[in-house]
Amino acid sequence: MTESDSRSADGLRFVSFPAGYDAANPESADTRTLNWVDAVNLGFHEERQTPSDVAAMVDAYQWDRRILTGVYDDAAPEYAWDPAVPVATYATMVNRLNVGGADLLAAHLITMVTVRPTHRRRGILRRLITGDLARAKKSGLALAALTASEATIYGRFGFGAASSAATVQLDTRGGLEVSAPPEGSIAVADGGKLQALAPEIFRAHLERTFGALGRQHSYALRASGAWSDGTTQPDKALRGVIRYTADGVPDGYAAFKSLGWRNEPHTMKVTDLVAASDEAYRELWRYLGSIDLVDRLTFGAAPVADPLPWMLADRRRYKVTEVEDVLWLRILDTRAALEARGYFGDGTVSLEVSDPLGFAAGTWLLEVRGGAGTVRAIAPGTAAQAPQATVDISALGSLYLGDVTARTLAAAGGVRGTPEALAVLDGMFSAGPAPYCSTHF
Ligand SMILES: CC(=O)SCCNC(=O)CCNC(=O)[C@H](O)C(C)(C)COP(=O)(O)OP(=O)(O)OC[C@H]1O[C@@H](n2cnc3c(N)ncnc32)[C@H](O)[C@@H]1OP(=O)(O)O
Repeated sequence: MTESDSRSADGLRFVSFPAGYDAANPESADTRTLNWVDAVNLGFHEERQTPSDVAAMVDAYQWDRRILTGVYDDAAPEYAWDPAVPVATYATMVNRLNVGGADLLAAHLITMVTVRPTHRRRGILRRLITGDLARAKKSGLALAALTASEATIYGRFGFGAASSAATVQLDTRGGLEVSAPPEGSIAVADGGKLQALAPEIFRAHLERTFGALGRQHSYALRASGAWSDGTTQPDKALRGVIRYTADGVPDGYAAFKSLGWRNEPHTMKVTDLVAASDEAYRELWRYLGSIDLVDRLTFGAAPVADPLPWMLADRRRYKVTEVEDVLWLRILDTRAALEARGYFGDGTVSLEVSDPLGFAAGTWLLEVRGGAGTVRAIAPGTAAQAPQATVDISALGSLYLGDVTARTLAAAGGVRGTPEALAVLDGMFSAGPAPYCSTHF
């Protein structure tokens, strides 16, 4: 779907369209896109943007193949904001998730959800998301995903928190000692060239990292300093480095900026760090920890199971200051999602899935052999010989990448099952590497 327009019983118009340029002035976004972005900025308490700023976003949105939806209320009173500015916004795109299987799995991504305070709590989000999830399922997508502004909103629509990332802080006074010997080399990046290289390095990271999600176009622009965080203007403070293997192949990069001399202790904020090998990860941190006149490094997207403290001569220089959920998953097609996943242990389990929206409900027999799963729909009660568990759909979203164990979810009440079933589920889903997703959208 690229364009659609429908009116609901309460007179609201729901319109979906791709971001576009003004036909008469390609330096500017078209009015519909400008108004849509204006509404998003209102919803997230951001500053207004100029037409040329938004034009730069159009390019990125087209690259992402985003579909924007606006909800319009033509019944605006006199003196009110132009009714051409939507009272609610919603955007979607598709990107690929590493679920440990033979192929990356296409996921339906939902973002930029806002409803104007004057129009809240009358079911606009519910109408947007239930219709959208139904269309995504119909188009053959097995999973939907989002990153949530609040943890209380999306469980009711079947999403479960599926992976987390850490904000970390490193004391680098006197330099950071890394135990392993150095390998390969590091060079300061040319910003323009890093913009072209970053997606390639990220693709290699995505292929090897369980739980990683493909990135939208803006990541490379921000990694290179062409865009700053939150604007389409250059970030003059941003610096980058590239790591090369001993054969001279680039396999990692880091982007970072000083928070300035007035900031005590002198802090370098790492804004992005992508490694396509363990060696690249070590060498990028070795470099960052060696920069003179810096007393502290911070990074807001570190893996929770981070090798970094384990590679330091002094692990107490590493502190986790926050851990927060990143990816929320909503399974739309139980069989397709479970068959796409790669598993860490073999076994058989019968799963009864409840789903208030009906997309993924049923009773399924999951058999894993050699790490690959096959799923069969079965009538409830017919697989009594297999260990049995019952999950609600948001718990299945949380279980999917194994970030939380079935035993923990059982203790929390989201999964019910025999001890044997919980043990089989944990052997299959959670016995491997923890998922790591550094993509926010
Ligand atoms: C993926 C992303 O983009 S995350 C960003 C989400 N957006 C924001 O945080 C911006 C500020 N907030 C908003 O714009 C709005 O409050 C929204 C989008 C969160 C909700 O929009 P609304 O149209 O008011 O939601 P709607 O009326 O459809 O409510 C649906 C259900 O969610 C509940 N709900 C809505 N917002 C919240 C919330 N912030 N916290 C808890 N529950 C909520 C409602 O009570 C309702 O529950 P029910 O149907 O079980 O009775």
